Amino acid sequence: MLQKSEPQYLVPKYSLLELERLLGKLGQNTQRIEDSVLIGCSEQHDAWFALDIGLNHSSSINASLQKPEMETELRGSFMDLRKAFLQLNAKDVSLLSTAQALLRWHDAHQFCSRSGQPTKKNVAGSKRICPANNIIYYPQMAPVVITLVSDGPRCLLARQSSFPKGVYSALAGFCDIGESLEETVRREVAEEVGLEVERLQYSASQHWPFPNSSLMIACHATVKPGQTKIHVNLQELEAAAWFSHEEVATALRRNDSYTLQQNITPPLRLPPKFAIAHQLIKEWVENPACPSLPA
Ligand SMILES: NC(=O)C1=CN([C@@H]2O[C@H](COP(=O)(O)OP(=O)(O)OC[C@H]3O[C@@H](n4cnc5c(N)ncnc54)[C@H](O)[C@@H]3O)[C@@H](O)[C@H]2O)C=CC1
Ligand SMILES: [Mg+2]
Repeated sequence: MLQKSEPQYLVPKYSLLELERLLGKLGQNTQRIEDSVLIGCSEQHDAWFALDIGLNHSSSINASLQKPEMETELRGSFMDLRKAFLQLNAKDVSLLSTAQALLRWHDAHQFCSRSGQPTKKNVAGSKRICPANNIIYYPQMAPVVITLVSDGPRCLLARQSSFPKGVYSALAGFCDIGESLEETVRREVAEEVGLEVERLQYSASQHWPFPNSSLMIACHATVKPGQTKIHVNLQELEAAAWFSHEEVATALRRNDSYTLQQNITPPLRLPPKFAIAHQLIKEWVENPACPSLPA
C-alpha cells in the first residue's frame, strides 16, 4: 500500500495513536498492534514498527473489509512490491523490504516444527519461541551469489523467461548447504553458461525480499580471454550473451521507465536501480578493467 504525495509515493507511516484510531475505523481489534515487528528507527531515534493489516491476514477480525474501502481510508493504493520499489527512495525501499520479509517470516512460522504447538513472537519480532520446549526460531535469509562475469572488453548478461521483456541481468544462484561463496560462484557460472571463473572479487551485498528472504552477495568475476564460448543451460536461462562496454553503457544511460511500447522489440534493458545487479553492472561500466582484481 503506497500513498501518493506529489511528486512521489510514500510508505504509510503512523504514530501509535493514529494507528489505534485507524484500526478502529477499519473494524480491526487494536490488540493486533502486538503483531508489529521492529524494522528500524528514524534519524531522531524513533522506533519504527511494521504491521500487516492485509486483507487476507489470518488474524483479520473483519474479513468483510474491502480493498477499495481500505484504499480510500488510507488514501493510497495497493501495488506489486517490485513496482512499489520503483516509486520509492532508497530508505523506504529498505524499510519496505525488511517489513515484507519479516512479516512474511512470522506468518509462515506460527507453529513449532518439533512440538506442533503455536510459537510466540517476542516484542521486537526478532524471534519466535515455542513455549512447550523453549526452542527459539530466528528469521532466516537464503544466501545467493550474483556474479558479473567479464572477459575484459565484454560482460556476460543473461535472462530468465520470467524477466520483463528485454531485461538482462548478472548470473545469480542460491548457495547449496556446505558451499563457500567462492564455490557457489564457480558452480553457478559453470552450470548456467559453461564457463570457468578465473578471478573473483567481492563487490557488495543486499537484502532481497524475493521470493522469500535472500542475502544477495555480489561479485565481479573474470574468465580467461581465450575461453569465452557460452553453453547456455536452457533449463535455467532463456538466453545469455556477451555485451560490449558500449552496449551496456548505452543501456545504463537510457531512461529506464519500464513502460514498453507495443510492437517495439526492446533494446537491452538492465535491472532497476534498487537491484544490486544494477550496481554491479554500473561498477563494471565505470571500471571495465577491474584493476583492483589481483593479477
Ligand atoms: N537483487 C538483484 O539484483 C537480483 C536478485 N536475484 C534473485 O536471486 C535469486 C536467485 O537467482 P536464480 O537464478 O533464480 O537462482 P538459481 O540459479 O539457484 O535457480 C533457482 C532454483 O534454485 C532452487 N533453489 C535452491 N535453493 C533455493 C532457495 N533457498 N529458495 C528458492 N529456490 C531455491 C529452486 O529450484 C529454484 O527454482 C532469485 O530469487 C532472484 O530474485 C536475481 C538477479 C538479480
Ligand atoms: Mg540462476
